[in-house]
Amino acid sequence: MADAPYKLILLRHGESEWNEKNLFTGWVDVNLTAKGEKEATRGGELLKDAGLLPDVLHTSLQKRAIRTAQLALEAADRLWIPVNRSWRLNERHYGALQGKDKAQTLAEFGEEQFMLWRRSYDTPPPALANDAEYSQFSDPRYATLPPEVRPQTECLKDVVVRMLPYWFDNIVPDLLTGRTVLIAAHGNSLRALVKHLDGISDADIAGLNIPTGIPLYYELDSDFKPVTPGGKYLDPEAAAAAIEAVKNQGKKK
Ligand SMILES: O=C(O)[C@@H](CO)OP(=O)(O)O
Repeated sequence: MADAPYKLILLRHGESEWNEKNLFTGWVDVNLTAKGEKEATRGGELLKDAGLLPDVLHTSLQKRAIRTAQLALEAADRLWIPVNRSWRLNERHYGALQGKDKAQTLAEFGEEQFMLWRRSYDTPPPALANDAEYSQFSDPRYATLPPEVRPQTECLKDVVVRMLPYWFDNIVPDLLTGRTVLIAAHGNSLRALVKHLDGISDADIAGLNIPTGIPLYYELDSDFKPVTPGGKYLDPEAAAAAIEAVKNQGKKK
């Protein structure tokens, strides 16, 4: 067992095709845009410049996170490290909102309902039928999950509940060996983890947004609490601007 501080890097995937189109995405497996690929590569360069070289990668089953990790690790010359993938790191399932335009949804349902669905801790969007166009119910990558575990919608609380077992069982043990851990995941699965790490209240987590493609570095003490609350973005200026953009999604266009 290595001594604290433990080194953890969180990386949200680069811009996806549906981020660009301003559509609710969730479990729909969309690809990166050319801009998203560049963000991922730059994320890896930032890691290399900071001397933060990942020893192990944990990522979701979704290609925007998988490809972001790949591009970042290529830029940092760490393509060879071991990789673990889990549905528990997937984006929040967005239920019946998957595939819907954020601006149209805001216009149709009003700001209060829109923000409740987007950022409240415990109000999930309406469920998505298993035979709906954007359902992942029959996707072979989830075939080992019992049908009742495959979500039809999720609120952030649901994500915390399904993500934390993976954190405790698979990620903490890697940190304990002294390895620098990279988690390449999604806006809301990372919000769930940050909520846990920083002890953010159910109310305050609504105000936390995570930008695409900018590594967020945490040193964790022996109790796995952040040495610096909120961690440190490797490019704080770009992160501040991008956080504002995520916050205002739906309000433009
Ligand atoms: O659509 C989604 O799946 C997420 C992340 O892109 O969006 P939001 O930031 O609105 O929760």
